[in-house]
Amino acid sequence: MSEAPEITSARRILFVHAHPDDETIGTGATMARYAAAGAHVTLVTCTLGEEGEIHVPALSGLAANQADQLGGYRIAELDAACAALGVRDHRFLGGAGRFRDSGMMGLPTNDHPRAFWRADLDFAAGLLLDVIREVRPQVLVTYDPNGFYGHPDHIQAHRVAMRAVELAGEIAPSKVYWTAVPRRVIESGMKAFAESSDNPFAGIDNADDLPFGSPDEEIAAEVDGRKFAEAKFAAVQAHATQIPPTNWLFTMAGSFGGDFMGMEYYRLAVGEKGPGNGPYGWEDDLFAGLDVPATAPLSA
Ligand SMILES: CC(=O)N[C@H]1[C@@H](O[C@@H]2[C@H](O)[C@H](O)[C@@H](O)[C@H](O)[C@H]2O)O[C@H](CO)[C@@H](O)[C@@H]1O
Ligand SMILES: [Zn+2]
Repeated sequence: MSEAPEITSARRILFVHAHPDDETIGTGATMARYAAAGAHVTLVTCTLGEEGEIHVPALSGLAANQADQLGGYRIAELDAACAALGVRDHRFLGGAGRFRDSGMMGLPTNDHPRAFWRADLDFAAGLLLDVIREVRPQVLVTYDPNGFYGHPDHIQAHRVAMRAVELAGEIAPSKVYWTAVPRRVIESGMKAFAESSDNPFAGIDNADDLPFGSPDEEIAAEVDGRKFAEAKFAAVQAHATQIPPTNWLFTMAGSFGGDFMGMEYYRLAVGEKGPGNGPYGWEDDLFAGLDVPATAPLSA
């Protein structure tokens, strides 16, 4: 992790994620696209991911119930993923190690004294507000109230981000988005893998049975990052302890390539939807409707 770079771009976008790997899985192509376009992309990750699984056998001793070093190792994985995405401004909320990965909902790890799930909301939101004051992003991206799939750290990241936006007042971002997947994207994946032995949707009969997925009409933006699908794939590979080659992400990437890895979707939680396309007027740019020139330097 290096010092945050000087802010010289007119366009500034802030991503708030729970663990190292979420930035890539949910928003990697979007981050790479805006970084390549010269926007200032800031990533805030709320925990180090200490309670994660370890899919690299040689590193199994780093597990939380053994050497408890996985969090430190995932800092390096995240650095490599950010490098692949072209993201230079990456921070941990309150500094590396401030909040600990809470583990899956209902586990005793939720009660760890530093578990992010237990963090005081206004205190944690105040730490994120410090970043908002410094960066002054026009756009913020985080999860929906369910944390996209119900993980306590994702739910808490949503709550902290939305509270920070509330506390920010006049310097709050003009637009706040929540990550999303259109249900029809899930359904097309289910159809494609129905006969596959590698079916990531095995045992799931209906897209509605998944803890995520939104009706098309609830989607506000479809960001086409297919030119950055390879960068996202490299960033996925950087998170090797979390995402093994057998993971559904690789299965989907192998079958759909950039059409899957490069297309990312968002719901608009705060602000006005800008000009869009298609039957639901989906934006293709998260800055749509904002008077912030795409490549103008900060001084403009
Ligand atoms: C994408 C994400 O949020 N990953 C989290 C999540 O990981 C899950 C966890 O290890 C669970 O035990 C597995 O069955 C599941 O497949 C994983 O996605 O939770 C971890 C612990 O909080 C977290 O470290 C990881 O980043
Ligand atoms: Zn996560």
